Amino acid sequence: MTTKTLDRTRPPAAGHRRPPGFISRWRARRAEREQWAAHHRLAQGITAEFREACTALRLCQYVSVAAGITVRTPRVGAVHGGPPITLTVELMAGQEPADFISKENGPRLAHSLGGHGLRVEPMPGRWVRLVVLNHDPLRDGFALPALTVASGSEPVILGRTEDGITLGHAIADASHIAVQGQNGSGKSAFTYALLSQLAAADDVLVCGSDITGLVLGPAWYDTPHAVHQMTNLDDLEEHANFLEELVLVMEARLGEIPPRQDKITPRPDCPTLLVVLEEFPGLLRAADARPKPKRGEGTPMGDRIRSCVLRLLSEGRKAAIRVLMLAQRFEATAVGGGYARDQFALRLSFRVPADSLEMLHGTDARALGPEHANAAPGIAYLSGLGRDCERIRVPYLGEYGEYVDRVQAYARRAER
Ligand SMILES: Nc1ncnc2c1ncn2[C@@H]1O[C@H](COP(=O)(O)OP(=O)(O)OP(=O)(O)O)[C@@H](O)[C@H]1O
Repeated sequence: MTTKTLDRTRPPAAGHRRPPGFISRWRARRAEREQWAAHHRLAQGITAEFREACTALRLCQYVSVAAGITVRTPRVGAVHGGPPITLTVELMAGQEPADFISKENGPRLAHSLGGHGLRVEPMPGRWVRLVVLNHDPLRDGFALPALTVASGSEPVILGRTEDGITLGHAIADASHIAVQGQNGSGKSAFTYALLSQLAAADDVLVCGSDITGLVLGPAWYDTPHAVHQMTNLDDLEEHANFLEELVLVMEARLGEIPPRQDKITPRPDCPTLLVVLEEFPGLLRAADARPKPKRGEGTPMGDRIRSCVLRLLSEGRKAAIRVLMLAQRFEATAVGGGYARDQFALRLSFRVPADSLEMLHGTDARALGPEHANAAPGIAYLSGLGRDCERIRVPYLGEYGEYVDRVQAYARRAER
């Protein structure tokens, strides 16, 4: 009689998998239970930290019960250990999603949960999802691809939001653009990126005044734009004359608006005039420092420049004129007055002191002031485009030489 024995030392034949035995099934179940218990402990810990932080930040309600006063915090639903840690939270009566990030609440809640910042995503009903960000989502830069638009009505890339959305803006849209930032905060690099994308558009003319002679000037040599760019600081009269000519062009265009239309539609023979005013407060200071003409012998140069820019800002939109003004700080007196400042529908602030941020973006920006005062180059606070004010990372083209190369490569040649 032969006895069949099971040889456990021999490996199973190739291609044959033994069904899991009791021990391995038990081990898998135990690992699953331990994993679940670990997750449960983590979720409880996160919930406890969140509730304590809510109490400290007064994102809670005080309820009077028989035993005294008790504190109610927003109910926590699902918790995911991440990364990134996320919690679904039910809003309490009277609470809004923005309450979790208003004032300093966002960073404070996030720090309590071991993160850097907090993002609030609305959910159906009275629930929101809170995402604890491990690091600043704008930390990593993004390079501007070698792209240009064929027309000013196509959007150029302005930047990327914290959610990774790429924001575009067509220069033909009726908005003047204000850009402020301290030295080295990334204003010029942003302008290089913006203008290089527009270099090939035949219905956009990049003109203006640039006392630094870098944004305009050399990069645009031998293109049709160059003759409309004033870069000579020694001849301020040239800047004032040019702005006065622009006002005349604007008046002529306004007089030529076709019947049944309320604005000029840009075309190659009547392009959008993008008037770049680089370091505009510097131009005004230099103009104001010139000797004033005697009474009855003309208008001071500073006043001529101020009044032209004010007119371009307030009347230029219908005449396909867009102003891009750059300044270290948009103080009313430095940029031609509060009325002039109010004309900018699209506003970007690179690193600036907290009071400058509030000056350009209003009180909504106050909470971000201290943090933004130390923002890395290329991180800007943006208002406009029909969106809530938000932080963005603008695209980076590279150093100045790359800007010159791109403009020279894509801009059309001047007719001789
Ligand atoms: N988007 C960006 N991403 C990464 N680095 C950037 C970005 N923008 C600027 N930088 C870096 O910061 C430096 C300073 O930027 P930029 O010259 O544009 O500042 P600025 O605000 O124009 O300063 P200034 O007023 O002195 O001209 C650049 O040389 C570059 O190294």
